[in-house]
Amino acid sequence: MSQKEKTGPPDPFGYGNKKIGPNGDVGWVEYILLSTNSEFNYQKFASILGVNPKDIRDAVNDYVLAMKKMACEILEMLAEGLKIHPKNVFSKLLMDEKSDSLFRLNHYPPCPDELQEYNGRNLIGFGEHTDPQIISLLRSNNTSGLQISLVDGHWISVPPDQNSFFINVGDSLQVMTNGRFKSVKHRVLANSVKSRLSMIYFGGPPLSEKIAPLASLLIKGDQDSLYKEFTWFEYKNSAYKSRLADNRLVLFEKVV
Ligand SMILES: C=C1C[C@]23C[C@@]1(O)CC[C@H]2[C@@]12CC[C@H](O)[C@@](C)(C(=O)O1)[C@H]2[C@@H]3C(=O)O
Ligand SMILES: O=C(O)CCC(=O)C(=O)O
Ligand SMILES: [Fe+2]
Repeated sequence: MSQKEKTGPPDPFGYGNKKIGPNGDVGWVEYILLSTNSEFNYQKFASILGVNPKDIRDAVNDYVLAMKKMACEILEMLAEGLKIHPKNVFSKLLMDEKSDSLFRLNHYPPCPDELQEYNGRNLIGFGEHTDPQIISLLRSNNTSGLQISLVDGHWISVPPDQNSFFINVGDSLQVMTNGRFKSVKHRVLANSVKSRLSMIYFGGPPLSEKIAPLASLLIKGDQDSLYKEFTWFEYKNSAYKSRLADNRLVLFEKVV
């Protein structure tokens, strides 16, 4: 067992190899998942963070701070676009010191041709899913693999660009905007030649935050609300009982 694997399995934080989440999902990926919370105990993961864990922690904190700032700017533009006042309705959830946000580093090693052939089709690096939080900001190296699903079920490849960010709406933003913004299904296919590296900031609300469509976006009071109210804690608990590809929002849809 490698030094990295000795620290595992992730709980959900820490180092993970091939196993994604607690319910049997697998992918051609190794990763580190960390909480961005200031109370998060980095010491526990010291052995996977290289020779100087403090340097890594400081670098992650700097990166996360910059991502949070950009995420807040984007969320404020989205609120303005929907004519929501005040425009910080979404961004204040990320600014909250109890914001439940994450940082993830994914490494997709090149996948041997024999394995791709054995599998008969492209091996999955990270299976299809939507992100549960409010917003995700992803940056990768110049290796392809990321795809998004269109409503008709077709998969479209996202051109890799190390100088661009790929922004994903999360399930919680879909609920708060009563479906105006959609959390798009995405996945990663393994690449047979090059390693793909990606890092993602997942901006989430505090655990106690009530998630529901914003009243100002409802035309007929509560009647056209598509979702029941839930706390982020409840949604997260439910997400961790689900498989990656499950539609996690169905349980929270209003039945008409
Ligand atoms: C299979 C799972 C992994 C995941 C938790 C879950 O039970 C369902 C949601 C998954 C996901 C997808 C987006 C993010 O990468 C992630 C960290 C998240 O918040 O939800 C992962 C979870 C994980 O890997 O722990
Ligand atoms: O690694 C990628 O490019 C995407 C990974 C992803 O969607 C996730 O970690 O939630
Ligand atoms: Fe994702």
